[in-house]
Amino acid sequence: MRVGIVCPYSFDVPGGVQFHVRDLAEHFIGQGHEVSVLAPADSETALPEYVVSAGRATAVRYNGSVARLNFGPVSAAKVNRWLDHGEFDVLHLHEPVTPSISVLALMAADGPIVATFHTSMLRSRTMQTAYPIVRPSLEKISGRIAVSEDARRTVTTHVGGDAVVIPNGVYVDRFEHARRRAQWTGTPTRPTIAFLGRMGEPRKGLPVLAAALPAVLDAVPGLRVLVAGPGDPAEVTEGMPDRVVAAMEFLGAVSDEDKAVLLASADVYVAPNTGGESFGIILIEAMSAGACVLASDLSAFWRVLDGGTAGALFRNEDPEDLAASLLTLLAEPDRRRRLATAGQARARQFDWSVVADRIMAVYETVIEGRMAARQGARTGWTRLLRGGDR
Ligand SMILES: Nc1nc2c(ncn2[C@@H]2O[C@H](COP(=O)(O)OP(=O)(O)O[C@H]3O[C@H](CO)[C@@H](O)[C@H](O)[C@@H]3O)[C@@H](O)[C@H]2O)c(=O)[nH]1
Repeated sequence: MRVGIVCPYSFDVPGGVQFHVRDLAEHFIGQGHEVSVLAPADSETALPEYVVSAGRATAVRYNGSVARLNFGPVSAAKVNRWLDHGEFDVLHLHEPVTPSISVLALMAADGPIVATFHTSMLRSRTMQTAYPIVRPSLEKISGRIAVSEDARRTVTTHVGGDAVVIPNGVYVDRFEHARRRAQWTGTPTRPTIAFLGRMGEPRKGLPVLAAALPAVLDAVPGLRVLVAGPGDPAEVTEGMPDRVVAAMEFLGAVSDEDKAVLLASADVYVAPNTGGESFGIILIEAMSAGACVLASDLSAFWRVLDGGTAGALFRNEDPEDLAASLLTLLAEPDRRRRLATAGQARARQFDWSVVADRIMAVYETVIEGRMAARQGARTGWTRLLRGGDR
């Protein structure tokens, strides 16, 4: 099958949608399909050979985050060229209502179209401006996927119609096989906790973790807080107490291999995110690596952690509750192990081998539906030209 996938966010920075698109493309290529991905990227960014750059992206504030998108006539021309050249059997757009190359592709494309909604909130100003332009084209989408119930609710409430829920995928084995590294492994007096993500974005919750740390450090002065991900440590630590900053070790953006090792090594993986998460791909990664997860009780996270059986939860944006939950986990290695084992078992459901088959089934349904509609139209015309079937 010839598959065209459009990713609206730039491949210059790590992000859930980008990784979802990359992994899905590689899974289908591994199965023998022909896949081309169109995504924004800087000219210096090294891209896999199946990715076509849609040009440099502009940073836009969106969904409590900074999205790197591109839009406009130059991008539209690139999208059109890619579509003409690709002759895809199916076009898979991600975030089709975010003003981006996904919208441009939706407006220009003709043929079977599948769209995946990753967002759990659409009420942004950027979104509201774009929505009236996009709305007429939304009817062209014949297969709608939402990555979670939260993302699906966004579709039913703000976009109209429904979507089938197919979660984000993870290559579970890659994380499961990661071995601990002494440098990041905790000891009884110097336990390690890990945070990973775009730390400069408040919704990723580093300030909530920082606010919880004084109470945790009172009880566990040797605690090491390993902070990985893109962002400027000087900026994010501004105004934090010295001893909190001293407990933090900034690793910067890490490779995929180091990410898996870090998650496997830390005593607890903390996800203090405050909102805007549709799923929480990072939780599945941590669970796959065998980490004990402690996450805020956002509904998306609650679902991924199966209501707290596959990882612990604390009250969102409540540093006191975070500190108390973390201290309990640090004091109870058996509980940590139980949660980690349950988490690793649960993560299997989100392996690409399961998730990609479900996405392929949507592609097939959409392609068959299109062929049936064409056939129906042809039969209708034939009957009409023959003067009906009487
Ligand atoms: N290798 C590496 N990966 C990183 C780094 N920083 C972040 N990532 C990866 O980037 C991905 C997602 O990051 P998040 O910050 O958790 O999510 P997001 O980009 O806001 O993604 C949104 O869409 C996802 C996909 O549907 C959702 O899962 C997520 O909840 C959110 O709505 C995860 O795979 C995470 O491991 C890094 O320094 N290095």
